[in-house]
Amino acid sequence: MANDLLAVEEARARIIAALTPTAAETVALADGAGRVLARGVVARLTQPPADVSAMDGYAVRAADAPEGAVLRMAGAAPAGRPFAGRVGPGEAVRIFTGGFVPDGADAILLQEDASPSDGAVRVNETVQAGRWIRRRGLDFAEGTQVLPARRKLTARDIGLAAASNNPWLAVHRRPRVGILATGDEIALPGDPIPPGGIVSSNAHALAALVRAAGGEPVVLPIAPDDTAAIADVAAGAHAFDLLVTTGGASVGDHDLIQQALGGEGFELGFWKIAMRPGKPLIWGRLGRTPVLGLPGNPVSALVCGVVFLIPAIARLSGLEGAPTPTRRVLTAVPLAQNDRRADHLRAALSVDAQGRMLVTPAPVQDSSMLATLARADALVMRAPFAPALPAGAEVEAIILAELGV
Ligand SMILES: Nc1nc2c(c(=O)[nH]1)N[C@H]1C(S)=C(S)[C@@H](COP(=O)(O)OP(=O)(O)OC[C@H]3O[C@@H](n4cnc5c(N)ncnc54)[C@H](O)[C@@H]3O)O[C@H]1N2
Ligand code: MOO
Repeated sequence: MANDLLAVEEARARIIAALTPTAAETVALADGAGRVLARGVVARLTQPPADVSAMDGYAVRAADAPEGAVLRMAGAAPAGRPFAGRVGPGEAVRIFTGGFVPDGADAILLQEDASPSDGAVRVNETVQAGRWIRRRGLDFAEGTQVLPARRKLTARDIGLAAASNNPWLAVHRRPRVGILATGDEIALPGDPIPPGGIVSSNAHALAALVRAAGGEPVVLPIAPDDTAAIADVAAGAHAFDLLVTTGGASVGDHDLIQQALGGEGFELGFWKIAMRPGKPLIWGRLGRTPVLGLPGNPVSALVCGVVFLIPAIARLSGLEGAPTPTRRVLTAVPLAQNDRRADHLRAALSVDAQGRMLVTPAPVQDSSMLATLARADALVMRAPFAPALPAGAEVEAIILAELGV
């Protein structure tokens, strides 16, 4: 069957292709977690800087240390205070974990395998050459790249950058995302609600999603359904790496986003996609600022946020902007045949007796129902025209908690 609406994957690919990562900025190491490297991190030292002991014990010459040998104590090499001399034949030097192995020694006699006595130490277990020595450069060598550009920094990466003596990191600036909610009928939570009005939830929810994805949200004043007012707010769009609008995306007389931005020189990329919820999605450009126009229905706005805005922020942050990851799970209930729009069913996750993950879509999937979305653990993906499936069949699902939304 024909599908005249743009496919979800094609829409995502077009959005990603139109975005370029933000410029680099320098941040202190402590602020680097979760940021994306704009330049690789190069080790500023060799680690370990010398051969070091991996254990507390005695630095010895293995040839002199068969079981039963008694070695003369020539000194000590605690971590941070290397032994200045040389371990001669028949000698041992007290050493602790991390201490530099003194010249002449080629192995460590483990403390547990030794009996120290007045100025000497007895070997209770034959020592193998090279045993318990961490070689210079075992971890990394000065001048080598330890972390590549375009890597999203984990706590482990921060540890490595610190260990390689890098106090500063070059990362992409957090993308600044302007969020513009429109509508005559909407009021901010806590404000008086006009007759026939509703409380705006989209800007708050999207701001939280932007932050979870690593962006910096800027919530703009709500614009009434009036082209001049929308144009006014949008005129400041050049301050953003991405402008996200919500509401006014569809075909109603008051669905004014395209009309209002048109006066400001908006260039449409595409409008309307084969997706439920989220059909009236708008993509385009206002001057140099990319614009993502999300539908007003709260669930549609957030599901489009998951499918398009998270990858867009990833791309702006310096990553690839790959599709939202999915997992293969089993449907706990039969699923009906799908129509021409890729569906994203709000569903609960559970685990069966065999440890398999099951999804149970909510019985009512209306795109106004935020409580259902908030309760859901997953979005079950149904491709356009997907056939009916029996309970127990495999399906793909986006796991919301894994995205931090
Ligand atoms: N004749 C047609 N009507 C509609 C179509 C269509 O194809 N033909 N598409 C429907 C679909 S699908 C969607 S999704 C909505 C999207 O409409 P808009 O983006 O134009 O959104 P609005 O009309 O402004 O609002 C829709 C709905 O969402 C509520 N809303 C709006 N802003 C907020 C906000 N900030 N916070 C919470 N809720 C908000 C608004 O009150 C409306 O109830 O259009 C269908 N119609
Ligand atoms: O796509 Mo609308 O988002 O079905 O409600």
